[in-house]
This record gives sequence, structure tokens and C-alpha cells, in this order.
Amino acid sequence: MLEFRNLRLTQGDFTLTADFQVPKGARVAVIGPSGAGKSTLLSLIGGFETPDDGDILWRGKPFGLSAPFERPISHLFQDNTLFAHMTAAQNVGLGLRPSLRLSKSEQSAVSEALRAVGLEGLETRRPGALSGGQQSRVALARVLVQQKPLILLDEPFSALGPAMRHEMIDLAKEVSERLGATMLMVTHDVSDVDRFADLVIWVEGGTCQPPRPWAEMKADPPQGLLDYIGT
Ligand SMILES: Nc1ncnc2c1ncn2[C@@H]1O[C@H](COP(=O)(O)OP(=O)(O)OP(=O)(O)O)[C@@H](O)[C@H]1O
Repeated sequence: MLEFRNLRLTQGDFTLTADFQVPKGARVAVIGPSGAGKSTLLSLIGGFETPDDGDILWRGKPFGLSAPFERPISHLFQDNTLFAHMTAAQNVGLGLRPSLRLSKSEQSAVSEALRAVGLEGLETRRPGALSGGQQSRVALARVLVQQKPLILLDEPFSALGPAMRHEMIDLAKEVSERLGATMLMVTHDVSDVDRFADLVIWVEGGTCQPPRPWAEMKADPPQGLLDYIGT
């Protein structure tokens, strides 16, 4: 379980607060207007920002001031962060070892992850020779191979067209199911939420609301959500 305990961060005149729990294995969409604090929430979980007050707990233990690499988290951001001069397999292997000195079993894990995302046979391609969707698959394979129990996606597929984006979201769901991981995804698209989420964290003006079932929130939307989706 992921828990936000009286979490607070102030940056200039912006203050983010969160005080709730996210159940283990949930797929959670983080939505809200631009500038509401969605990326800041993910940065706090990842350890890229330090709260002024409160803490984030994972399985009952506070993250405290632990560094990003010490946290049990994989990340996927909008630009995929693939290295252009490395092959697909090397880009995935980096998720296991920055030195890329992989053991036999680690090499097998990389091949298996690439197979799982439908990239068998493309292991030696560099990102420039892959389509946008294939690059996203490499990034997802890197998340898969890391086998972390907590996965943060910040508008991961927003550069893709709708059909490809939906394919990637389905694949991300598969990855979360394979790993039994808790997944939080920032998105601006309600159709992504429909496809992806069990629960939704609504963020508005820095206030992160406790997760609610998406079906329930759609049936009784907060005014901010109605304004946001333009209904
Ligand atoms: N270093 C900083 N100093 C002051 N304010 C900041 C700083 N970094 C971010 N902010 C403010 O924090 C708020 C939250 O930003 P954040 O990027 O988390 O929003 P978001 O909901 O992810 O927005 P978007 O949907 O546009 O990506 C914004 O109002 C932003 O201007």
C-alpha cells in the first residue's frame, strides 16, 4: 500500500497537499487541470522533490529522504528517455544495470521483456529505426524488466495518436498485472482514464483528493471535473 501522510510541499505561492492511501495493485489515474500539481505529486513519490511536511509510506515504511534510486519505483515519462545511440536491448538492459554488464539471466530477462511487448526480432534496432509506438514499447519493456512494485507514468504516450495510445495503455495494464504493481498515471485524456483506471485521484489547486472509483466519480463528478472535460 502507498500512503500519503499529511504530505505538504510549498513552491512559491503553490502548495500541494495529500493525505490518503492507495491500495496495493491499483491502477490509478491522476487527473486535473493544468498546473494543478499532478507532476509534482509524482515527483514527490519518486523522490525528486522533498516535502516540507508529512511523508510518503510504502508498505508501512516512510520513504523519508531516501534517494530516487533507493525507492521501489519505475518511471515512464512523456519523452520515453531512450538513448539514441543504444539498441532496443541495451536501452532495456539499462533498467537492470547502468554498466550494461549483464549476466546471462539478465540478458534473458531483457529478451523476455522485449518479447512480452511485441518487439521480438527488433532487439538490435536503435530508437531512430523504430516507430513512436515501438519506442514506447521499448520504454515499457524497461519498466517490465525492472520488476518494481510501484510504477509512475507521467503522460507517457501523449505524443502518440489515439489508436496507438490506447494500445500502449492496454500494454501498460498488462505490465501492471504481470508485476502485480501499483500504477499511477497522469493523463489529460478521459478516454485514457476509461481504459486504464480502477481509481482516480483528482488534483485541483494543489489539493490531491483521495482516490475514488472512476465509475463513481463519473456518476457524481466534482464541478472541477465537469469544467475540465467541458460538459
Ligand atoms: N520550482 C517551482 N517554483 C514555484 N512554482 C512551481 C515550481 N515548479 C512548479 N511550480 C508550480 O507548481 C504547480 C504545479 O505544477 P505541476 O507541473 O505539478 O502541474 P500539473 O498538474 O502536472 O500541470 P500540467 O497538467 O500542465 O502538466 C504549477 O502551478 C507550477 O507553476
